[in-house]
Amino acid sequence: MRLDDVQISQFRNLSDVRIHPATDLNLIIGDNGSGKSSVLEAIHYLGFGRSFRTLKHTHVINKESQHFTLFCRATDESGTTVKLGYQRNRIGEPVIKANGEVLNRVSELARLFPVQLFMPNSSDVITGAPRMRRRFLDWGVFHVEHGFLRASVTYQNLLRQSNALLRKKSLSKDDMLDYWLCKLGDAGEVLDRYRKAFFLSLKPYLIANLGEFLPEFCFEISYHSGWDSDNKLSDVLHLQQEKDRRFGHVSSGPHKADLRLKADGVSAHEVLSRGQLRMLMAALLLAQSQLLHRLKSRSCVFLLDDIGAELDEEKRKVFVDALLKTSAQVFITAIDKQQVSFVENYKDIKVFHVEHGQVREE
Ligand SMILES: Nc1ncnc2c1ncn2[C@@H]1O[C@H](COP(=O)(O)OP(=O)(O)OP(=O)(O)O)[C@@H](O)[C@H]1O
Repeated sequence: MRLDDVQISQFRNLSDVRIHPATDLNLIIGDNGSGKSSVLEAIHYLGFGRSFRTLKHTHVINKESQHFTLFCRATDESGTTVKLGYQRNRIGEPVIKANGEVLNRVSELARLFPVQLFMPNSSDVITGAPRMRRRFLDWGVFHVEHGFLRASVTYQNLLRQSNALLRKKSLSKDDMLDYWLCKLGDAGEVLDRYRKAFFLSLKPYLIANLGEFLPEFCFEISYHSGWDSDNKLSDVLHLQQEKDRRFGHVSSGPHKADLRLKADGVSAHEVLSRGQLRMLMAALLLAQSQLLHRLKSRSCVFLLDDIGAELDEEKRKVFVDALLKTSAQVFITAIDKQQVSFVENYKDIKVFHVEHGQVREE
């Protein structure tokens, strides 16, 4: 997907902005607080239906306004024009439209428009809780495996149902806990198969990227299902039933899955510097973009917020070069052009200057 026209209205300090981005590379330059990240945040909304800075939609609506509106005209990989719109009021649900038709779910928007984000705290995925690595992995599985979303929703519903039963003080036969744990086990196996297959496809790209980005380390990357997957999940769930009743929740399954990353035999977050962690994260995100391009002939819109932070010039260039090879459309924010001087060699590039919420193309 490639954005041709982006219109942003009443979003943070951007009251009325319209840009026509370049196909390859877009630089968004401005002082602190000028509104650069808000431009990326608005594009992120069009791909994820949410911000990357707050969970509260009301915070992104311009203080003087009752709603914000985003619109983009894009071209997909087959050359078809796609029009997406997103509007949100201070109360109520958003109105999401694709080519004039109302979409009922954010996932439908996400399916149409793959967006990736790289920002200074992206490496929290590596250092943070397993939930963050699952979210990272699932973004890719969602875009590559169309059955994954349904499998994931089914599993989450069954998990809720099973947890509610496990928390009940006394269970009767009518509660059919065994039945629900069997169903949960089967649904979990389906989800796990999707993730495993995706991870196996992703791994070679990741290893190749790391060989280029961080050649000084030897990496081991593994996927863990969330239970000892040599055994059937439903058998495990039945065996641990008593323990899970004491805890009040199901303690094993795909909701406990994780990606483990080791550098020279030690957990990556214990040995890598902040800059190296960021490069590891760049390698992970790039691998997803490469795989999506390879398997589905799809390209991402890639948002790089404050790329200057902790990545030296050589690493920034290697990363952006590699992204453009996946036909990604890249948006980079920086305080001044010096931070992104490495882009001078690129041909298809546009520079946008942001000042007090106004955007001007150079
Ligand atoms: N709801 C809102 N309404 C109006 N203005 C807002 C709102 N939320 C944030 N702002 C302001 O919008 C501006 C945009 O901030 P943004 O984070 O996009 O700036 P930036 O150019 O990326 O800055 P930095 O380089 O410091 O990250 C800030 O001045 C912020 O105070």
